[in-house]
Amino acid sequence: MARAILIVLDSVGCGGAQDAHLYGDTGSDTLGHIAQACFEGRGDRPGLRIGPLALPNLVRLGLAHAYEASTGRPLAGAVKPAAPGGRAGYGVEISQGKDTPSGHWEIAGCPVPFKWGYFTALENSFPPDLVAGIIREGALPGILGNRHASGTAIIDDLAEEHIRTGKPICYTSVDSVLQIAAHEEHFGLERLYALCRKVRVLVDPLRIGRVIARPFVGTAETGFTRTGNRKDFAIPPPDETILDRLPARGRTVITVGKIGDIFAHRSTGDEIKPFGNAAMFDAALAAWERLPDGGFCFVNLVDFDTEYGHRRDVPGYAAALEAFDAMLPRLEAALRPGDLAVITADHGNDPTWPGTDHTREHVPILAFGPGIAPAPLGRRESFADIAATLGDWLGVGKVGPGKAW
Ligand SMILES: O=P(O)(O)O[C@H]1O[C@H](CO)[C@@H](O)[C@H]1O
Ligand SMILES: [Mn+2]
Ligand SMILES: [Mn+2]
Repeated sequence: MARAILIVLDSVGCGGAQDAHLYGDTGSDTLGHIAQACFEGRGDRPGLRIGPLALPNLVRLGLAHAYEASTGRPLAGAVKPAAPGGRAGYGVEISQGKDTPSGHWEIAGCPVPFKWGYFTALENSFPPDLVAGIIREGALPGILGNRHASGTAIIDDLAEEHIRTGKPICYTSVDSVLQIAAHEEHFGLERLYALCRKVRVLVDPLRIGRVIARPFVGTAETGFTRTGNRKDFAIPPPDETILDRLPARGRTVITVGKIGDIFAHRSTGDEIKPFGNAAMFDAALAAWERLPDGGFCFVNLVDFDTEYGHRRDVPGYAAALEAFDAMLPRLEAALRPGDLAVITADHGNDPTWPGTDHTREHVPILAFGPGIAPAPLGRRESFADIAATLGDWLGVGKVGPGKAW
């Protein structure tokens, strides 16, 4: 019986979104701008990587075809084969958001039918009654931050004051998020999670997608670093997803990385959450080996976004793409007849773009497996085409509003 694995390369958009102007993102192009920068020698970091972006396996499967279909331009430095090795195209997002839940829910067959709430003010971002509620519910001496910020920069600014005062660092971004950073030892990890659970309830009426715990460790002397104990407290998708359909039909689901958090742990099966792209890829392959017939493995690789996109780190992002590309043959070797692998992304996060936020873009879609005839996938009018295809492939019926290819 058929099996399927879906890997989301978090934030690896491929430009071209026609509604990018609604997000201030006209011309943003995560993959294209990284490739261009590398081609021009701006992606070099001695000791890490050097030269044009080298993604031989992704390009063999059709990444350069997908990119060209999305933007009308060649992918800088890529030697595009005459035909893609798999099915290759790009997806257009119909949800109104460029955040992780919107992208993943739509991929899973549930485009977001409502408008998220946002904290739009750059300073004093949270309404006074919400601030009062956070302080009351957490029995806190106050909060720090209360503004739009990059998570690493605001920790550098405020960690010492946080330790001194016991006030957690609360911040937001262009996404529908309220993030709370606190020191794992001085504030306490469980205490941070408990606070986030209470704040989750407070922001429900505001339609805020996620409250995110951002624990960190360190001292002023050593510097402060975020740990792998990040936890997202999300609202659940408002309708059925491919994840819901499968267990209802007796199928096994394994999710790797932050998929569990993104779907509020609904129908997310056996959740595996190691830290770092390489460890997550290894865990996904191990899960794949034991996944029974008819099963589904859903993977998110978050480093592209968190470590490099938001940090506007072109060489780091390029190196992460090259590392993923080098791991890919291990997945291809593990596919057997009847298996389908899909690689895609949830939004953009162009590391050459102003600011530190996501960018509204198309996403590449690559589908391959033994016996899957290579062909263009063209333009998919919604990411939901992926869920529709997976439902068909796994024999559980069509899921969501997308069109199967
Ligand atoms: O700068 P950091 O803390 O990584 O925050 C980023 O992470 C959030 C959730 O993905 C995004 O909304 C963005 O603000
Ligand atoms: Mn994301
Ligand atoms: Mn992000």
